[in-house]
Amino acid sequence: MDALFIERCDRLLPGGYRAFFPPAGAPFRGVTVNTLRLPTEAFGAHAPFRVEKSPFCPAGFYLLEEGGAGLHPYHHAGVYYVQEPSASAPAALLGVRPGERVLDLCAAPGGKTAQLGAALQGKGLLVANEFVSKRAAVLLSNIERMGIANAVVTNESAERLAEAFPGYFDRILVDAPCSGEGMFRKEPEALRQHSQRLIDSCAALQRELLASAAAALRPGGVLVYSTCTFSPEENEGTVGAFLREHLDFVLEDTSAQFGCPGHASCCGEGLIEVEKVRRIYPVHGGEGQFMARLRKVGEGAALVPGRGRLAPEKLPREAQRFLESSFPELCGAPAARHGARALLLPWEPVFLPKNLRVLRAGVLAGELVPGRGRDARFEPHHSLYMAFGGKCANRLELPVLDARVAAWLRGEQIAAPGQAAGYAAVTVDGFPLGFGKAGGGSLKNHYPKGLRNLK
Ligand SMILES: C[S@@+](CC[C@H](N)C(=O)[O-])C[C@H]1O[C@@H](n2cnc3c(N)ncnc32)[C@H](O)[C@@H]1O
Repeated sequence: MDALFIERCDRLLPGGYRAFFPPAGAPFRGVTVNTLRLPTEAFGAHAPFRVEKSPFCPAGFYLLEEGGAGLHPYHHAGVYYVQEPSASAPAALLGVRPGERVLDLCAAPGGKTAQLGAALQGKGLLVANEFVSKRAAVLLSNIERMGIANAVVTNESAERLAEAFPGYFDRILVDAPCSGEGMFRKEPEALRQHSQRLIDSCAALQRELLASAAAALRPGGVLVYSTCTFSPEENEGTVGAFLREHLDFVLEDTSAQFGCPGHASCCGEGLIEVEKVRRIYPVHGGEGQFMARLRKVGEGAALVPGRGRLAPEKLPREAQRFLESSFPELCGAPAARHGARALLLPWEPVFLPKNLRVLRAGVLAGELVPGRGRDARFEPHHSLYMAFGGKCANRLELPVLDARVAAWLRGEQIAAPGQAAGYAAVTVDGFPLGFGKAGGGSLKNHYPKGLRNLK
């Protein structure tokens, strides 16, 4: 273990490093249930592996068995997200309610985004942003897997987002890039990269991110700041510096029943009410998390950007015909065209001002592809079935123990005797697993190559 880290823990923690980092035991592992798919209690009763409730969020569980959770068909179906248990706490602390406008500023790979999307229950808007392009693609893939239909995925800097959406959001999560001391027990790389310089540069970046988030929040709105590190500079220090520079914000009590309060007098700027923030150490049952809840004072409706509203459009005839026959419930949904692509937009108006880098707005329903002769045809997309597969008129419903489920996830064509010809949703125990094309008693596999189970 890093000497700088242990020396600091010995100085700050009652009982020293060993008291908060018990030597025995593997790192904690967990899953967080996607309540867009099923209620938490139903998962607890029928989980396909041994789990136990975690104290950190209502949908969080400890995984009590090694391996397998990331390959199980329920994982493919977005029933849960594999998430370190304490990492589930900050999104729950944000207190999102259906219908709100929510920003997840540092969102990839998307564990907390999945929680925020579930909390919205399809109502309102979730802007999930990731600064690093490659990670933004992973974020998008996870949002599709979890079936979140009311998300806009952006690949932007915090500053440009704040310029585009001043005073727009009801709630913002800043799960900031950090020195990752909470990853030490499971990722040796985090330990190798650790240094005081890294801590200082992260702290400087966190202050910038928080300042942008503050500008994007409406008066009365709530902001949760979190890290998975223990260094006071990046936690109490960052929050203290923020409060000093943003007199229109107050620190709210997390009222958490887990973990411990923050550390007092631990760095120059730590003059905050430390009992209001929360830390989780391994002794509390998680790998490590810090969180603080801040409110922008005043009351006011969210500001609506002056420009950039994505106006709903009529879809091409071929797309409309497809929706009418396969997804009749979706026919009245707001939609838009993007080149040959057809998107189903969130019901909440979407504003995309100032040339933002947008990976996705809503659900990609599919695209028009040139057919033989002059007719184009409509090809649906995986994301449509992951968001709305349960509403599809033509479904192949498989129980999880059916051998065709594993074959399907390997990318094989599977038997589908009696299935109506044409595009069909595939479900496992009622949860969506993409789609295929039925004909002649079998189903041609359209499960995306990059997502297949090849092990
Ligand atoms: C702690 S991780 C987020 C984890 C995510 N919230 C989750 O629960 O899956 C922090 C994220 O911030 C991103 N990031 C890195 N530099 C950034 C910057 N300058 N501005 C905003 N985000 C940045 C990282 O790429 C990383 O994905």
